[in-house]
Amino acid sequence: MKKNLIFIGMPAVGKSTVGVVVAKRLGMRFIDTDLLIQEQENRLLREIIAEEGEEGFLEIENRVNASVNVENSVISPGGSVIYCREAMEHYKKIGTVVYLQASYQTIKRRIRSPRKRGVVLKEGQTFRDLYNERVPYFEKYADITVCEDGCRIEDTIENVLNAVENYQSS
Ligand SMILES: Nc1ncnc2c1ncn2[C@@H]1O[C@H](COP(=O)(O)OP(=O)(O)O)[C@@H](O)[C@H]1O
Ligand SMILES: O=C(O)C1=C[C@@H](OP(=O)(O)O)[C@@H](O)[C@H](O)C1
Ligand SMILES: [Mg+2]
Repeated sequence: MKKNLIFIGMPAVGKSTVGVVVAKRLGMRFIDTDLLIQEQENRLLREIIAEEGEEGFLEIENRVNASVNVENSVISPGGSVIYCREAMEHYKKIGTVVYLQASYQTIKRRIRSPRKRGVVLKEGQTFRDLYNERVPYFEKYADITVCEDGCRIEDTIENVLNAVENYQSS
């Protein structure tokens, strides 16, 4: 039985799009926990954030991610999951955490308007502040880091597959 793989990283780094292809290549299941949150709450993510605020959203995100009980699965949570302590401790127990890393410039180019995309930003916080705040969390939780600057999505997928194979055989 293969251990789960859990993707972490900034929004738009590719956790969902890379995750599903990696799952297919490795014969694993794929779970995007943003979709689980929407199903369980019967609301869209942006509605939850608007109605519950940043703290309320993180509580829901923590609860849903901490109760994912699966094997042989690739799991792609939302970018803010790294603030959810219980969820991250759970993920460290049930799988290998892969940090998809990209520079601020790469991410900013992909996300023109972070607020419209539903990124969890505090009052007055810039996207640059958010990037700097999150990097230490990503680094703390990562078992594997894959850098995607200058890569096409196909390269990122190959780099992830190679990094996972090396990690698991070491
Ligand atoms: N090298 C790359 N690696 C991953 N995604 C890329 C890359 N280049 C462009 N993209 C695009 O970036 C977007 C990532 O979106 P998504 O998978 O929803 O990210 P996340 O789930 O991390 O928020 C997709 O539209 C994808 O096609
Ligand atoms: O990083 C964030 O603050 C968020 C990222 C989103 O997921 P993706 O990372 O898959 O875009 C989603 O969970 C929510 O809108 C908040
Ligand atoms: Mg996603």
